Amino acid sequence: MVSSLHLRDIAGIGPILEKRLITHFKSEEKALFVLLKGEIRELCLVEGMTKKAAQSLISNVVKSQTGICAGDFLKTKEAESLYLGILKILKKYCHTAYASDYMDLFIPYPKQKSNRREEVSANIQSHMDLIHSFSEDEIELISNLLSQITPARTAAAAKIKDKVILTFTEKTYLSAKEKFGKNLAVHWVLDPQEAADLLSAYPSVILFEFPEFDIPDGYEYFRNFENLTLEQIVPEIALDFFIQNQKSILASLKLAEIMAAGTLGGVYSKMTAEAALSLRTLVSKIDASGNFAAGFDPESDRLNLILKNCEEIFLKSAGTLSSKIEQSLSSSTLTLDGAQMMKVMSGIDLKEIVFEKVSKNCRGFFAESLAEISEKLALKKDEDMLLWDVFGDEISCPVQIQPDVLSRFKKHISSKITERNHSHKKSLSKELAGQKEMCESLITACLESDVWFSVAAFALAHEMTFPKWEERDEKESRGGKEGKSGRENGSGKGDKNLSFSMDAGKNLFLSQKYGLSHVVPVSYATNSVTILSGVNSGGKTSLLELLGQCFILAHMGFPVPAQSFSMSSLDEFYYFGKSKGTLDAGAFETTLRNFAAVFKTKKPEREKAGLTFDKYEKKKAVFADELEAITEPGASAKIIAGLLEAFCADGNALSLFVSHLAEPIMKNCSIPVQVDGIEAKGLDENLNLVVDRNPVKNHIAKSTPELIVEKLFLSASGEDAAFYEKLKAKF
Ligand SMILES: Nc1ncnc2c1ncn2[C@@H]1O[C@H](COP(=O)(O)OP(=O)(O)OP(=O)(O)O)[C@@H](O)[C@H]1O
Repeated sequence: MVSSLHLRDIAGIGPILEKRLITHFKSEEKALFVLLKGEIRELCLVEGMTKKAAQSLISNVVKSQTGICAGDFLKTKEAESLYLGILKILKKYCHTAYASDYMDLFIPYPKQKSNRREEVSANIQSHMDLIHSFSEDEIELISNLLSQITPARTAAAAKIKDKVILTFTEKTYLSAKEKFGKNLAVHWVLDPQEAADLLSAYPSVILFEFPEFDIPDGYEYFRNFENLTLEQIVPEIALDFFIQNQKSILASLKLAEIMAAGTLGGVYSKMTAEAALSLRTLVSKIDASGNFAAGFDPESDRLNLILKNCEEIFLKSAGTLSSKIEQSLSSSTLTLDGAQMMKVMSGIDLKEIVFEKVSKNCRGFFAESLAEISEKLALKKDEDMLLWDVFGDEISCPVQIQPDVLSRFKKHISSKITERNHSHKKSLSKELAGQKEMCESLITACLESDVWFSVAAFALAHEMTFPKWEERDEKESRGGKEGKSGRENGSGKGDKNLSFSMDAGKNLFLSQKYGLSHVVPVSYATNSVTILSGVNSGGKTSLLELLGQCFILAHMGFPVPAQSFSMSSLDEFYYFGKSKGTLDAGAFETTLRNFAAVFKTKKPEREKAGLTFDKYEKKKAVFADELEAITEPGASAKIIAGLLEAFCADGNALSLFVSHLAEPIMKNCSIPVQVDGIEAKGLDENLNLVVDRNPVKNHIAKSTPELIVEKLFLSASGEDAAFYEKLKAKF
């Protein structure tokens, strides 16, 4: 936490928002923590906060911390959308919403902040190494565990239903009610009977003073309740945190077990695998209500099973019992002796005689059934005893279950469960006391490691490598500029111009769309003002995009999607995408204004120093894709030629222009311009263009429309073929 930072120091936070943030997050420190961690989702929960507003706040926080924002490097809308496109792919590798939000905090850093890039690179590298040290199965397990983790929450303590506070004077009642009334029932007890009733109604009773009368045992007594906290009188409340965050805690403890021997350091290394395992076993014992989770306490499992199954088992037994009695009766005959006949004659009910006759048999059946029930439910003696009259004390057929016996039995079992859970909660909360902070920091550490783990996974999935930086000698460069342009100095090796060199790069967007193995690797290098010419669909735009991706990622401190990549460190990146057709006068004017902005950097310092080019001049890369579409071809070539001359004169710009107008541009240019080309080699057996995606140096590649005409000619017949043949002859 940056202690000197306050909410009101952040652009965009006025007194109203400051109050809202503090109210929502309960403290300024927590609000700042969320802002600094870039937790957009958390911020969006603040009253009146939209996603856009949250994003802009976070970007202001980054700016206040680092002095820069993404826009300082990404100078055009298209440069920004390249960056956003990269983030979109990157976020697919995140396991947690936390990491996904955090990705927005990775921004390209200009040259003067290169130390920040180094920190980022070091973290990514260590996580790439870490991933390498695990097997595929382990990586899958780690990914799975990370996806189960969400930031730790501590909701306000809920109302506790199984405890009551008894007070015996008005004064104590009023202060206890004020202090604990929100969470516990508080009673002012006046007589022994009321106290006895409450003791039997609640599994747990707390006394805040001794009554003047005797009360039965089974309570807790606190003398100095004025200084008590809720946690002291209801220790099981401490379980709330573990219940609310159980999934995240269990997953992070499992991760700690896996990582304990690893290289992550921090909170992981503070915990041994054994400690993580034993804490995990403790936390696993709780269910969503804080009771014993199934499988952890055989006695609780037995009692819960009784409660769940008893009704069904009793009903089945009653049915079997009825059949047995019926069967026994149907095979019996009743013979009355003289005395019995006399009884009937004197008015005694025949039923009594029948009962007398069959009762011996039936009692045997009843006993058998009760024994069976007891065995099936694994009942204990005290539970057994409650059931002796569950089928009634008189024999009837069909046999009926006595509802009051059944409910007495169930109540007995339920109170045993409650009692057991109560003592479980108490002992568990004692065992877990003091572990809350450890769990909180473990969860945070896991979320943070997901940030780096995800970036590393993204880098490995795209076979990315860290770039090498080519730092040019400022003095030499300046000397060259004030005299001749970089090209005039002589391009190629030894040239001190800004430059890049890429070996086997693969455009991330194409890899994402078609799969890494379907993208043809491209190698390219240049160190001057360059035009990239080439065949239609040859991959010029894709290459420009790929280089843009590499420039942005490299300045973020990330590896780039190439086998090897080196470049000069830059301050600004301008990317002008392909326009969708001839622009109207207004749009044309805006485009030219955008280009003019490229040259405006640090003009005041330049003028003040009386220098044409000073060392504070920003280093920039300027990419433009088929700028010719901005106006008619003749004028476009002149404008592009003018721009290239200006870039060449600037000396601090690495510019690459994709264009089909290489020849007319060269004609209009007063300086020699480097032209490279992506060439089509011909048509394959399926009449598809065969293209070498690697630009050929110093080569004007044709757009090769003749190959398209040839393709049409070869695939047509009759009149159509004759028509295409005539067109073909024009080339
Ligand atoms: N390196 C590559 N590997 C595989 N496919 C590629 C590669 N580069 C380009 N392509 C494929 O070729 C298509 C056309 O590429 P792109 O738009 O970059 O060509 P272009 O030279 O800019 O074309 P145009 O001059 O017509 O604008 C892409 O959509 C992609 O499907």
